[in-house]
Amino acid sequence: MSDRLSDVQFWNGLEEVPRGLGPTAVTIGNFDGVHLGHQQVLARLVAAAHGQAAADTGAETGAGAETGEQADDAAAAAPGEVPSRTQSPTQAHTQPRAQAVAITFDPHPLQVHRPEESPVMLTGTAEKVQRLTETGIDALLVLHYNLDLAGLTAEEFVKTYFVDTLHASVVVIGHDVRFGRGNSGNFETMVELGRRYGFTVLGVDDFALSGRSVAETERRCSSTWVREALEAGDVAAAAEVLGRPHAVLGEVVHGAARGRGLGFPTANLGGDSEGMIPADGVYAGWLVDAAGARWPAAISVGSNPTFHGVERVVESHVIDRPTEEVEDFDLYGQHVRVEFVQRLRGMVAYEGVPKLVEQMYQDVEQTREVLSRLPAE
Ligand SMILES: Cc1cc2nc3c(=O)[nH]c(=O)nc-3n(C[C@H](O)[C@H](O)[C@H](O)COP(=O)(O)O)c2cc1C
Ligand SMILES: Nc1ncnc2c1ncn2[C@@H]1O[C@H](COP(=O)(O)OP(=O)(O)O)[C@@H](O)[C@H]1O
Repeated sequence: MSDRLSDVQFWNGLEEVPRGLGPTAVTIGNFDGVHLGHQQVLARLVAAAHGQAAADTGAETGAGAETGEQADDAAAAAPGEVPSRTQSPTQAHTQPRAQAVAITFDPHPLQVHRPEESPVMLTGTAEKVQRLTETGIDALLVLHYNLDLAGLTAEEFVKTYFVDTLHASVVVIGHDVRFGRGNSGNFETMVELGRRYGFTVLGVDDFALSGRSVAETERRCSSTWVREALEAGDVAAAAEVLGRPHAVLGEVVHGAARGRGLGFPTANLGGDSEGMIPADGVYAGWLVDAAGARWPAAISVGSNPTFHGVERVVESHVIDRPTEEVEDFDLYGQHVRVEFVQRLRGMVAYEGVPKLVEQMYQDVEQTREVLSRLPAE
């Protein structure tokens, strides 16, 4: 877990929210992937809560001036009003500081309502929690999503969670928000409930990769976009929308012990790994070991068709390590993170091992090149 996590309060269910909480700014979402669009919303939440321009929050989203304006407005607007965009930003600084609280669901509502239609989650819950806590929020409330929760009317939901428990003074949401039984609540419902219960609603526009509101020619940052990119193996596009390389996390398990014989030992992830697995193919990326060391890696995703394998495996060959002795670099049993930077090629069923090995040398060379072109961290 990140250093930030220690500063962020983590509430697993309503029961864990401390009684007598001061005012809060609240946002709600599934936040699958915690992509740049999510990060912008969370930056606005933090800015609204702390009464300052988003650009000053220290959040890592690079939020622009427009974000700051809207967020200032939210902090300055009277309860129950949708804030205008013309108020003086200085007004915001006179407002008391509220706590920035993000609410998210676990599991994803679709997994409860229509599991057969539910998409593969981009990240596991632990990764989502970690990413959310890195955005500058003060607290994260994870709600266990079940049919009881789904059965609350829009008003019951808002009153129970936002008003009675979190004492929300500001609610930050997208214009396409849906909440309450049968998705009956929408943005206007929230504004109306804000009037009734005394909180300001700050509507945030969809964001594009530019970090600005979506223009006609642009696509909004979305979990669907990341999912499509990964399905196509375009991990570079996924990384752009996520604002970081996409990762699959898991335990290193034993494979066929063939890799060492080829001169390319590979750390194989077990079948219960977390994070969406990109399309079959070969990728340049990183393996982060249990101690947090980042190793450059040539990554293979597929069923080893050259050897007529059937099981789909994510396996990473750490480059620039002496490969003769597997024991010199023992990753078995470690929980590692495999990060995908760029696709190199598709998976090929080679006729004969020498051809595969020749290609693997080229993959490693290309991986080295790709990673060396990345800006230094
Ligand atoms: C960079 C790289 C590229 C690979 N490309 C292919 C490929 O094109 N076709 C294939 O069948 N296997 C490919 N593999 C997977 C190897 O077949 C696999 O790593 C090897 O059989 C060892 O399996 P093991 O870890 O179970 O011992 C690739 C592996 C790496 C590291
Ligand atoms: N450069 C390396 N990259 C990846 N794993 C390595 C490397 N060097 C040694 N290892 C170790 O070797 C193991 C993989 O060896 P391999 O022969 O491919 O066996 P398996 O089929 O069990 O994956 C890894 O799990 C790790 O413990």
